[in-house]
Amino acid sequence: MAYLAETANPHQKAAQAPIAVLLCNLGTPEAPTASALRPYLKQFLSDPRVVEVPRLLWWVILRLFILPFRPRASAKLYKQIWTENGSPLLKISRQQQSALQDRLDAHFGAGQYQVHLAMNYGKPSFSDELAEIRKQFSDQVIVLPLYPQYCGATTASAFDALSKELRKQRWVPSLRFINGYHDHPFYIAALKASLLKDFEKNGQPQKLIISYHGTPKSYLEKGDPYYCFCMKTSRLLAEALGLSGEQYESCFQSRFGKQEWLQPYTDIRLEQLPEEGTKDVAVICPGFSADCLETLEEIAVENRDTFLHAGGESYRYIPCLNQEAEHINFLAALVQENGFSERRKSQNTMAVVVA
Ligand SMILES: C=CC1=C(C)c2cc3[nH]c(cc4nc(cc5[nH]c(cc1n2)c(C)c5CCC(=O)O)C(CCC(=O)O)=C4C)c(C)c3C=C
Ligand SMILES: [Fe+2]
Ligand SMILES: [Fe+2]
Repeated sequence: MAYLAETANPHQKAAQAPIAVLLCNLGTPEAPTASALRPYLKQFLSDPRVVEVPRLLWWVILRLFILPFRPRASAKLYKQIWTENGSPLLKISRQQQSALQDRLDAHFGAGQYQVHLAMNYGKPSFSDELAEIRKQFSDQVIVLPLYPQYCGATTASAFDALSKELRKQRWVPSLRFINGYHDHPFYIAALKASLLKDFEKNGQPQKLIISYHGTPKSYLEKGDPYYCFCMKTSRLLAEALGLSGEQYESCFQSRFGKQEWLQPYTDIRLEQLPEEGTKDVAVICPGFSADCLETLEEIAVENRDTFLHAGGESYRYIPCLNQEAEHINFLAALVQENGFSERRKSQNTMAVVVA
């Protein structure tokens, strides 16, 4: 294998280079059309971390039963949430990148950190972003997948995409890989602040529904900690808000395929709740750091219809933390906690202030 060539004496330039912060998220299609959805879904659903079905069998299923149909159906959904600036997931991720850059510059001085963004599927790719990091001679990289609850299908996929690129490099940088933050006190505090803001404006709902993206149940049975991390986030959030067991429940959305996924299913619960006497709910999705198709369409539109048709009276969706100040402050604190500051010449030990 021919490793990527380095420019002359990169180590001399590295001493002055910024620490790279690489934010990672899932990725999104380039347009809300079937022709843009096809390569996106093909790349996404071919990832063995996402779909753990024997490769040959899955190759046939994907090509015969999924790729001929799903792109058109998904494109219809994406059309409903698409903005002038493209996909919400990419737009919000860019806003997070720039807000975090501002926050780190304000606290540590310009040039100390450079925030990058890479997506697992589609663009900006890990390949392009790692090329940019090399161009800036950063030999210290903090990788921050924006998935609060570790999951093999997401966090480990980001790790795979990163290592696939790094193994081409002659000079591999120092790395910190943040594999999750489901119980970080500042993350819980940011979620609490967002909920309290909503409760102050709209009143406390009869029940808070805490909905996470699902995975096949078999991943839990094979030892993936995602389910337990989701439950812990919910418990800590409920404790922080002083909610009793009857005032909240956790559930799992976005099923795909025929096998059993993590339960209870969000859509089924929303259909049952009015019959059980719960007619007023607020829904929050703390497993998503940025709003996307799964929150803006599935939760805010589809599941609202389900609940109201089943006899529910009041349904509101509370947006993700997105580029909220509390969220960005928390991410800055996470970067600092996992940082390389002890090796920097211009040490700045000032703590990032988290509201
Ligand atoms: C096929 C299996 C899937 C698993 C397992 C899975 C896990 C998983 N996904 C997210 C976050 C997101 N998923 C998004 C979209 C999406 N997810 C799947 C399938 C699986 N996800 C598909 C096929 C799609 C595409 C849309 C569709 O056709 O339904 C998104 C939104 C992307 C966007 O562009 O807005 C996110 C984010 C997590 C956190 C997770 C496991 C924990
Ligand atoms: Fe997904
Ligand atoms: Fe969905």
